[in-house]
Amino acid sequence: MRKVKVEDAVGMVLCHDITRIVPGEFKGPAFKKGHVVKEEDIPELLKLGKDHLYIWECGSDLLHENDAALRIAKASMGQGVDYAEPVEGKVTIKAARDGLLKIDVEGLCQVNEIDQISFSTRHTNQVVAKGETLAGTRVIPLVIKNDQIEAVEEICRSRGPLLEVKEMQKFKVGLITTGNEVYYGRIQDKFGPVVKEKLSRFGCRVLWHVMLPDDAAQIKDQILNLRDQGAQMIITTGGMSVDPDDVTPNGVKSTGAELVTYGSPVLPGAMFLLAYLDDIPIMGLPACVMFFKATVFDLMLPRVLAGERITKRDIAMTGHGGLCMNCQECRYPMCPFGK
Ligand SMILES: Nc1nc2c(c(=O)[nH]1)N[C@H]1C(S)=C(S)[C@@H](COP(=O)(O)OP(=O)(O)OC[C@H]3O[C@@H](n4cnc5c(N)ncnc54)[C@H](O)[C@@H]3O)O[C@H]1N2
Ligand code: MOO
Repeated sequence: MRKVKVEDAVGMVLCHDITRIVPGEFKGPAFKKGHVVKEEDIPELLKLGKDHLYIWECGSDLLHENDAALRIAKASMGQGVDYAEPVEGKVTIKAARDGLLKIDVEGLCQVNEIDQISFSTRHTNQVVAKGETLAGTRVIPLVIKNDQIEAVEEICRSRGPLLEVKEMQKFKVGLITTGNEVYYGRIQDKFGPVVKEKLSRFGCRVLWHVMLPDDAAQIKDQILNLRDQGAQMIITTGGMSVDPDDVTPNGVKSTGAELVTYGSPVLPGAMFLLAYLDDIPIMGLPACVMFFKATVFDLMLPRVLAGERITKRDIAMTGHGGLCMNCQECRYPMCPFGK
C-alpha cells in the first residue's frame, strides 16, 4: 500500500472503498476497492475530500480490511448462518434459516480482546428468522497484520464456531392441566389456550391434553402414560407453588425423572420446574405463565426445541436479565428480559 496524490493516481488500483455521505440521502461507497482510477474521477475524489489515495501494492504480510473481515467471518461461522460480501470493510452475518441463535459469548470476548478486531453480535439464545442480521465484523485499520487474523482463526478452531443458528424441532406435546377448580368445572381452563398458542408459534402441537385434580399419583401416572404414547415433551400447568394442594412437583418427581430444577431465578417464573424423563423434557409451569406476556417459559421453550439439554447452570445463568420490568406496553423480545 502506497500513498499517492490523487492527480498522480490515474491508472492505479484503489485499495479501499471511498465513502460518500449526504445527510438524510445517502451513505455508501462512491468508489470501491479495486477500482482503477480514471482521469474523470479526479474532480469527484477531490470533492469527497480526498487529496491523497492509498494505492495497492502486493506482497506484504498485511491484509486489506475487506479480506481480513471475510476471514474473521468465515472462521466464526457455524451451521445456519451466511455472510454478505464486505461493504466499506464490514462483513454482515445473517441467518440462513429460522432457528435459535447461539453465540459463544466467552469466545466472542476473546476475539474482541485481540487488538483492532471488532465483532459485534445480537444476544445469544434469541429466536431469529431467515435473513435477519445476526452480527457484523470488521477490523479497525485499513490494513492489518496477518498474525492478528490468524489469532482469531485459532480461537475459532479451538473453541468451535462463535455463532450458529440451531434448527428448532416441532415437538408433539402432551399437556397436563392440574387443579381441582378446573378439573371439577368450577372455573374454565385459561392456561391451556396460552400454552397452545405459544407452542403453535414454533409449529408444535398439543396432541394430548389431560385435565387432572391436585393428586400427585394421577399426575405421575399421566406423565408415564403420555411418555408411552409418544409425547416428545410434557408440560404440566398449575399446582407449582407452596400451598398444601400444590402437588405437581411431587407428581413429576415420583415418575423417576431426573430433576434439573424446581425453582428458577426468573421473575415471572420462580416456581418453574424442569426435569427429563429419559430424553423427554418435562416442564412444570407456574400460574404466572398464564398471566404475563413474557415469562421463564418464553426463555426456555426455544432452547428445549433446539435440542439443548438444559442444565442447572443454564438455569442459574438466566438470573442475569431474568427480571421482567413489567412495562405498560410489553415489547418482548425487543427488551432486556432474558438477555
Ligand atoms: N405463599 C406463597 N404463595 C405464592 C407464592 C409463594 O412463593 N408463596 N408464589 C406465587 C407465584 S410466584 C406463583 S407463579 C403462583 C404459582 O401458582 P401455581 O402454579 O401453584 O398455581 P395455582 O396455585 O394452581 O393457581 C394460582 C391461580 O391460578 C389459577 N389457575 C391455575 N390454573 C388455571 C387454569 N388452568 N385455568 C384458569 N386458572 C387457573 C388458580 O385458580 C389460582 O387462581 O403462586 C403464587 N403464590
Ligand atoms: O413463580 Mo411465579 O413463577 O414468579 O410468578
